[in-house]
Amino acid sequence: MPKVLVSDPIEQVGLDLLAQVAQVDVQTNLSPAELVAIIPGYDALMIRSGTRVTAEVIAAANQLKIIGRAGVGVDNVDVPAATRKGIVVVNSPEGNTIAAAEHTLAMMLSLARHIPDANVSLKSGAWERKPFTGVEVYKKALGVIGLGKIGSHVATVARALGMRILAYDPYLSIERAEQLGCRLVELDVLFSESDFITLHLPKTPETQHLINAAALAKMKPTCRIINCARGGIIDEAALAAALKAGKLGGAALDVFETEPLRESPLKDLGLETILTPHLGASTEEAQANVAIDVAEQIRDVLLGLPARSAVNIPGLRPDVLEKLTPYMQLAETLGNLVGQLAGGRVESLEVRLQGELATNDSQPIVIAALKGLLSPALRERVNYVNAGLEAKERGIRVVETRDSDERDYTGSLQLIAKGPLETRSVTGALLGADELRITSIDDFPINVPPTRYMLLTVHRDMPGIIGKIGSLLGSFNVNIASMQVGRKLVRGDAVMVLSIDDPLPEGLLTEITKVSGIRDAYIVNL
Ligand SMILES: NC(=O)c1ccc[n+]([C@@H]2O[C@H](COP(=O)([O-])OP(=O)(O)OC[C@H]3O[C@@H](n4cnc5c(N)ncnc54)[C@H](O)[C@@H]3O)[C@@H](O)[C@H]2O)c1
Ligand SMILES: O=C(O)CC[C@@H](O)C(=O)O
Repeated sequence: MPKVLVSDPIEQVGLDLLAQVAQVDVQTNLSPAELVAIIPGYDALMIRSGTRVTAEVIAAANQLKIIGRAGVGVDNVDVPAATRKGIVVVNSPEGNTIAAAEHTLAMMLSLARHIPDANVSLKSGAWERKPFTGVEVYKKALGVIGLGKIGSHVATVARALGMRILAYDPYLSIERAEQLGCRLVELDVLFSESDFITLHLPKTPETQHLINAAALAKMKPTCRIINCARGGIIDEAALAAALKAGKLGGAALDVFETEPLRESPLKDLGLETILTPHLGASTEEAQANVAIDVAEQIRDVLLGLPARSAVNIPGLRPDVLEKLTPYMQLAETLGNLVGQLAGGRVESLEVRLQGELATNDSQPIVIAALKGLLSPALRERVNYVNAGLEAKERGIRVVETRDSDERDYTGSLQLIAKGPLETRSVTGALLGADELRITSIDDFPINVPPTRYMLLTVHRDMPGIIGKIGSLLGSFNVNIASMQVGRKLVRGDAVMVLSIDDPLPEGLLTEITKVSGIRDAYIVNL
């Protein structure tokens, strides 16, 4: 019988399901060294957010087939290391949506009516009412940042409470926002017009400290902010300072920059803050949902069947998967690249399959391209199963074209993303069996392998410009691993693609865009 290690507390219903096909060992509170020592004996690992599945754990896991995260976030799993080892990572993207949305609404109403402090006051023997005078949410403006699964449920219920909804989500179509009864606005408008602001977006390098001192200064002094998404989207020090100075009405937080939350100025504040220990998903229903969802996927994979919410490896037959995997990696990488270049709202994606790719089953390639396209917005919530549906719900039209003529490569793939303002395109191919190459950007010919950190510029092809960019990067201590320029016309426009060893330091992009001749510059993280 296969063996499953359960290293975080999981609802019994999920364990019972697994026990039908496997030996289930529950061992919580393992130290990292203990986990590394025992993992070699297991075929599956089931976790919540408490276990860190590091590259070291994965290296020791010599018979592991699947890691199941009972919840959404897989930030505690080294997914690239698992992928390299062929270990499927699955999660439950929807099992706790309602729980997190309801916790948000409870936080909003508690903040408006001071329920936690009033409760403590009464239980300590007092009967005080004046200090707990609250505000109504009826007819107030709620700003929702991130109108995905949780944000849209919060918006729907808040509308029923009589609130006006402003929303900011750069990846969502205006039509979808309108269907939800929300007005899509720019971030600054949301900051300045909202009475309540709630966050429902992923934490990414771009959203880290989205709510900083400058953003807080744009909000009404009575504005109340709720974060049941991820710690780190709010700069906690700036938030505490704004609350202390009376420049903000209140804050209710379920998630923190470091969890568990230890020393924090937020703890010293009074009525204006409500803090809960990452309870968003902690309902009986959500815990049962995620436990069943993930246990079923572990069971299926142990029985040789595909998983339905694989974060990393799609549920295809092994022989088909082996043949298509490099092309799917290419499609996902190009999708991610064109998504980052398009910079947000995409209305249509054209997938052009050329050469031998045009004769293959295109469905997995198209899905992989959509997964890549949506991953800057949705992170681990988009997978091979829901990518098509997520794209449809976001109003992205997918057009597929085929051209079986072989050009420079036996098979190549072009993705063209059209947004309301501009169209961006990228092409790629395989070199040998599985080496990925980007072969054009916006029809400028290049030939570069995709790397983790890249810098792209569109500039005038003129003497001195490459040197200036090189010295600017040098002055910020950025090491260039490779550099290539592609142009269509001598002294016309050109693109420059640089692979760099580390993320681009803050402020450098602005300096680059100031260089004479540079039309545009983009950071791309693949
Ligand atoms: N507190 C908890 O226990 C708990 C439970 C579940 C989920 N979460 C968190 O809640 C958040 C939302 O989850 P979800 O299931 O609704 O995710 P989702 O993927 O359905 O929605 C996220 C939305 O954020 C949008 N987005 C991405 N980048 C953005 C940006 N820079 N600005 C504005 N919007 C942006 C996306 O377009 C998407 O619509 C996530 O951070 C998730 O980790 C917390
Ligand atoms: O309680 C948990 O397991 C974390 C819940 C949530 O943040 C998730 O990522 O699913």
